[in-house]
Amino acid sequence: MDPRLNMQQQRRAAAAGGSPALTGAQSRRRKLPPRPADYKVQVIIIGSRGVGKTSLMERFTDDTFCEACKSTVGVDFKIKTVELRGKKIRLQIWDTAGQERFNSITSAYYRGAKGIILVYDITKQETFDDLPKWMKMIDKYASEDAELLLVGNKLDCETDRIISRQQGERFASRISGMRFCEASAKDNFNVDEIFLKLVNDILNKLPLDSPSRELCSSILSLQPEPEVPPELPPPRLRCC
Ligand SMILES: Nc1nc2c(ncn2[C@@H]2O[C@H](COP(=O)(O)OP(=O)(O)OP(=O)(O)O)[C@@H](O)[C@H]2O)c(=O)[nH]1
Repeated sequence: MDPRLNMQQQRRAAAAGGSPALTGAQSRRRKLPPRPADYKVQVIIIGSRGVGKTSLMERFTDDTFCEACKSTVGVDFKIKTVELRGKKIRLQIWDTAGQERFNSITSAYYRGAKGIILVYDITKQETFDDLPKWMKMIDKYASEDAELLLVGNKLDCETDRIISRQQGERFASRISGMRFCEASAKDNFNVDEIFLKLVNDILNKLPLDSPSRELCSSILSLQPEPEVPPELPPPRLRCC
């Protein structure tokens, strides 16, 4: 025993396996391990090239916006843990390339998604016209019980608007269970709402008091994590 310790410190040190006891201030400074997340949920963002999928994801996870983003090649992902209805949910967000030539890669990511965010650009007619094509991808590759959310992005460009809010609403109303929302990644308008609304809808379908093994997570992080889920091919390549 260390002769410099008083009796009480020695007893505590022995109980703690030999280390001297911490003072009150020291123990307050010591960080507790984070509480594990209650659920792990995957969502995927799809839509035509340049509609702002990456921008929406990065605004939500990092609160950043890139004016001249590079186009996504294949897939990319970020993680953010959110707290909703007293539960910690570790959200894994998959951002997919809008270019058709990557469909064979991106389609592999639909199956595990509990939520799908389908994005178009309110200033670009062709991105709205492409929506039926994306719906075909959802029908073919996604799980039937995935929550669907249609997002008209770039709401800050109101003066350049081509697709009215009613057109977006009408499209969503024709698809069973699909929600609709307009947003701006640039102005950070409705971005948190998009993700939280989707997670809320996903939670509504889960048995909240007994998380299933598939959804139960042992890792909690409030920061994006540099992690690649082992079951999926490595993502993240960006080109000009
Ligand atoms: N004005 C405005 N521009 C935006 C908004 N969101 C994205 N952009 C811009 O639109 C361009 C494309 O954005 P991205 O986020 O890369 O689009 P994407 O859908 O991920 O594109 P792909 O990876 O090619 O499929 C970039 O120049 C962004 O700065 C927005 O809300 N408002």
